[in-house]
Amino acid sequence: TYAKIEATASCLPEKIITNDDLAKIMDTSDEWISSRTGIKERRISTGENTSDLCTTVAQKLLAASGVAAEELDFILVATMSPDYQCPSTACLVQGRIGAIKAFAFDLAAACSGFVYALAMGEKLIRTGAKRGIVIGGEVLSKVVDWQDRSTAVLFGDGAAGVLLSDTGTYPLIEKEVLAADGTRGDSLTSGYRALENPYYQEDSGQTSALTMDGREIFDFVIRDVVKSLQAMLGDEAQDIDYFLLHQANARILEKVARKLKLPQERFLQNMNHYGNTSAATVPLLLDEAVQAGQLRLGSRQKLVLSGFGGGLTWGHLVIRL
Ligand SMILES: O=C(O)C1CCN(c2ccc(-c3cc(CO)ccc3Cl)cn2)CC1
Repeated sequence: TYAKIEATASCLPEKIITNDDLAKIMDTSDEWISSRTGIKERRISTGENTSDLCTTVAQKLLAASGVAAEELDFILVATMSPDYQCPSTACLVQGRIGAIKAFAFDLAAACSGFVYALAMGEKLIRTGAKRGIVIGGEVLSKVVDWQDRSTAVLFGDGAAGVLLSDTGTYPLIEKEVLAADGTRGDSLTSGYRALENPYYQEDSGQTSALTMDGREIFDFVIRDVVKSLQAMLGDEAQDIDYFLLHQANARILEKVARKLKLPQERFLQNMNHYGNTSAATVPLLLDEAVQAGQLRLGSRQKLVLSGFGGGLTWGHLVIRL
């Protein structure tokens, strides 16, 4: 059996924080943020945690597909900003929607999270699961260091996902590359828990807040990520209808498009409205394009979904809608 994307959905906090809003609370400017990142505004939660955003996405997916919660076999949530380590955000969603038959777990692959999780969900369907939900969801506003203007202006909150079924008549994933390089994990960190007990107190200097070595990540994307995309696509890049790449930085996307020698229009973009929402960027892009009619489920349109970032991780899927 083949997996099929039956529905897509998103959930964004309602509060919009513009670059000018940020300039009122930290030493930055719309000019700097817009020119260096392409970001104009982002959503910031004023009351919903990651599980709340993901629960709404799940409810929308059930409504859009006509599938009942009791019919779901699995719920995967890709996140680097869970409500808790335990219970998983996926379990919180499972309980709130009443998906009594579904097993549920979170997947930690930072900005590659949704691509990793979709690849995992597709395997579950191909090996017997009938219906499942795959969500990328983040509330990064609670993990960023709001005293660090170099990172606080880059990230936003949001969630989006897909409902998979086993009713496909052709393969959903035609090509898949999932990769990591843990030796460069210190280039993007978040959520460090220091060793602390009656017998040992660590003074590592590590912080739990998000840290990023922007230069390292830029170089990683331009060198390694582009190379792995080119290696996967070969001369097939021409046949790809749209590229849905992780929305981290507009200048990086322009560089990737140029290196692939493809027109910019094939690279969907919405980071100007949402900033970098890590695991949520790719599914947010997918859902927006589906809701706009630019992408149509069941159309066999050929897409590249690509995530890259913390871990370091990267992942690319060539999928047929
Ligand atoms: O000074 C400047 O121009 C700064 C230089 C540093 N910048 C960066 C650097 C890296 C990222 C980034 C992050 C991830 C993780 O999701 C993935 C992919 C990328 Cl390319 C985003 N922005 C902002 C503009």
